[in-house]
Amino acid sequence: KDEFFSSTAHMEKLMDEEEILIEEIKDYLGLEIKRIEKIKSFISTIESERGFSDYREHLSHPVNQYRLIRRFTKEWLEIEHLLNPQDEIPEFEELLLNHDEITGAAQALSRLSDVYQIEPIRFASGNATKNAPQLSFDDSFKIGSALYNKKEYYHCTKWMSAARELIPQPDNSAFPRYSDLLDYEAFCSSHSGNTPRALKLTEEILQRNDHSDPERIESNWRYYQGKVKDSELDSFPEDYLERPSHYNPEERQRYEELCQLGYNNEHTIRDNNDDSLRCFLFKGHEDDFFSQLGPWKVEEIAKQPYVVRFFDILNDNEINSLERLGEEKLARATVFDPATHKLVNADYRVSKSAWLKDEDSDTVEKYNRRISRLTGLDLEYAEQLQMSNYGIGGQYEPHYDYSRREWDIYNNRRIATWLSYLTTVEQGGGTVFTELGLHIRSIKGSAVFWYNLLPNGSGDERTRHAACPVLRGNKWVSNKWIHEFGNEWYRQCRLDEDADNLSL
Ligand SMILES: O=C(O)CCC(=O)C(=O)O
Ligand SMILES: [Fe+2]
Repeated sequence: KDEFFSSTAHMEKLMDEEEILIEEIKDYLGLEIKRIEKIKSFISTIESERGFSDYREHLSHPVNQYRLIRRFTKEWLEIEHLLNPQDEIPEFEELLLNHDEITGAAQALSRLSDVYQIEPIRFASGNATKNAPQLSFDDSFKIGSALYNKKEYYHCTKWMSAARELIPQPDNSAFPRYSDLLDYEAFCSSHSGNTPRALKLTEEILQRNDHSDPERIESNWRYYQGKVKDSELDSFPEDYLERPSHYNPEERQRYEELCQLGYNNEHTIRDNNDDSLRCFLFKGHEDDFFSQLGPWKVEEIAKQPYVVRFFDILNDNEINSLERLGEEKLARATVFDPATHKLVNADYRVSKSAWLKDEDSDTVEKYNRRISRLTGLDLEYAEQLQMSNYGIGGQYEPHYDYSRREWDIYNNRRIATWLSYLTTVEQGGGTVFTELGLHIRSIKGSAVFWYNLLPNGSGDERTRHAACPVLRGNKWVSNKWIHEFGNEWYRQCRLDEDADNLSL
């Protein structure tokens, strides 16, 4: 190494070297500050999105639920990439969610938009529910592309169009740019029966002349051009989109109409006004000590078949305790797949459930006894108490509670259902009976009871029912399914095919 102290001329060289070092360190610091600033800004966005309200209130909005899932697939991932390798936080890998989560959340928002007829732009701009937060154009784009990947083109078109409305101008994002949104929307609309719209959108991309793959756009344009007839160019309705068909369109329509009644939080709504329905105080089936704990408030919801609701059947302590017990055991609710004879996840049932045993807690045991006293039915063969909690847009499409499987028909089917509501859902999330034209709102502490089987033992098809998607709120319910066995003496069996279950 050169020696410097012995010559001033050489020490000047050292000054030069130092200046270079200073510049390099400044550059380094500049980049580091940018990196730190970026991390800080991510963190403060996350903190402000989390809000100051309690978790339940915050997560009652589907948009907040979506944003939470999105943060674990995007923002947190970006923060991880910004950390120096030696600073990596081991928990990160475990916490980040896989892509199915964002797909599930996107499909849930599109289901809510569909069932409640709320255009995506209303979700995005925070007008779908009261005090709802907003979605960015990038969120809308991500929802649209998740739907595109799932080949759900009808909804993809709508979310892409919302993203276009929301994209800031001037458009200086790297991806997606306005032209990319047009590109997706064109593809999705042409797959939803509106090729003239695809052609127009593609023309707009060509005019903007800023797409990263102009050749593909040209070729798309030629393709759409070839498909659209001249006569359609001006006459085709601009907003036309073919809605995916449903295997049972009439029932689907009834289901949606009944669910929509839940948008305004009404309690119990019937299609027909039956004057004979009453509200009364019920003291149980026997004149004993238990009856003195009541009387219990009962509302008749339908007469044929008999559907009743009990109010204030669970107190707040019991509800908290059941929710806590349930929470520990929750697992995704499954349905029986007749093709594979296995229990599988299904889009038509989005919730998690848990089974509680008498031994799990006093509350469970006492509640089961109460159910037995109030229904006058024996629970020896009943299923355990099922706790269910719904997720974003959580729902359970129309079904019967009684099994229609051959084997079950001769073997102790679910004679009755006792469905308890542990939360009041702000919007949506009602139970609807599609054959009866009933909408029952989820009201904390109440329980609905009905017989699934007619007195002659056959399934009562009028009991077809569903859980509407939760629009705003947190929905906890509990099911107690009571079976035929053990009830031979408690509920009269009748040979008369038209006999009805007429009262409690
Ligand atoms: O959650 C509801 O409103 C109904 C649930 C239901 O029908 C079921 O779990 O079988
Ligand atoms: Fe059910």
